[in-house]
Amino acid sequence: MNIALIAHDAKKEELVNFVIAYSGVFGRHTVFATGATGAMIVEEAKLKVSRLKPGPLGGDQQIGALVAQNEIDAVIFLRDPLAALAHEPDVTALLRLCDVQCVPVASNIATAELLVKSLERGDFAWREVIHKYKVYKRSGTEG
Ligand SMILES: O=C(CO)COP(=O)(O)O
Repeated sequence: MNIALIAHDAKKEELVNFVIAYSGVFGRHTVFATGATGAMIVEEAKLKVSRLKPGPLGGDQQIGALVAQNEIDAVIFLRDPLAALAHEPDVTALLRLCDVQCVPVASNIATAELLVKSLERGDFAWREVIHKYKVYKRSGTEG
């Protein structure tokens, strides 16, 4: 599965600790992250991460583009509910695209935990069907 991890500054430490706690699970998947979040995860959790641009410089939109192409299976986006952000429209756009594609999103640590536990249990098999369908369509074998 392809998992996107994003955290606003006030939530980065919380996300890194979460990733360390579940490193066994995250290590079995492909992790994408916005710039500064990804750098912290690489540095502190020692996890392999595909890093995109910093959120305020387009990283949220890059994750959004992957979501729009149905390339991302789950998003953990720990937002700071107490801060106003210049790039708030990018955040809103990303969450909207997750709803468009029906991609599970966790915006706080409690939901993130439920999401990771369900990932561990294999509850994301339905996303594999989507990936297989995309390969099938790309190969031009559809009727
Ligand atoms: O701003 C962000 C999400 O909106 C996060 O971006 P960074 O991971 O680059 O700090």
